[in-house]
Amino acid sequence: MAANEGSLLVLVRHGESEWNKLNLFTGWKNPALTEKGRAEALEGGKNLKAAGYTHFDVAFTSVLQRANDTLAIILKEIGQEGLETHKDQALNERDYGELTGLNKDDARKKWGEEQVHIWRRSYDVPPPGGESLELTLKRVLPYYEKEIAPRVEKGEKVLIAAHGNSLRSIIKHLEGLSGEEIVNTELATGVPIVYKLDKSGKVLSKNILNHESK
Ligand SMILES: O=C(O)[C@H](O)COP(=O)(O)O
Repeated sequence: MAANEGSLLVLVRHGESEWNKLNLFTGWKNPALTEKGRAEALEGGKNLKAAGYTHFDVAFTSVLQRANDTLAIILKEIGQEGLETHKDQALNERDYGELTGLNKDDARKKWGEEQVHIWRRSYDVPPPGGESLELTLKRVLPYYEKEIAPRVEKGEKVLIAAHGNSLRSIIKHLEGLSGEEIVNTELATGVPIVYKLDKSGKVLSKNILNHESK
């Protein structure tokens, strides 16, 4: 199938943020992209362009700056500034609760390596006062089903710029992965994941546009 045929769904995790750089749990806090993060987003846009994905019908993003700015940088690079864009907090990063703002190494010292790993990478154990991936999925998927899937199923080309855990929720759904499989899926910052789908939303192909795939 050529790059410009059929339903297309592209997912991209925001570039590095100031708090990613400082190794802080971020969640719903709103740090800006770093210079490196802006460069990663630009690289993502260039990779989309090189692969021929320069026309989208609609974009979706969270209400957090790092995802909004990643989207804006990509849209500028592919010549689609002004694209219809929907921002919704349903696509925000998972809420990290009491861990928010803490340094990830300091948290390991305080609660132990294993406990922090469970909070970060178990499917259904939420951090204190926050969301597990399962809880994140329960607020991401209703929005996906209501607002995004109908656009994909109409044969439109859809771009989503969001976060590690809101995107994991969508990937789990699309690929029918188990909780264990999805928590072991790491998403690189600023790297577009291109899905081609049939009219029923079934995945026909998946292509990760990293440097090597150019
Ligand atoms: O919110 C955060 O701190 C990150 O964006 C995701 O963190 P994680 O890799 O611990 O899930």
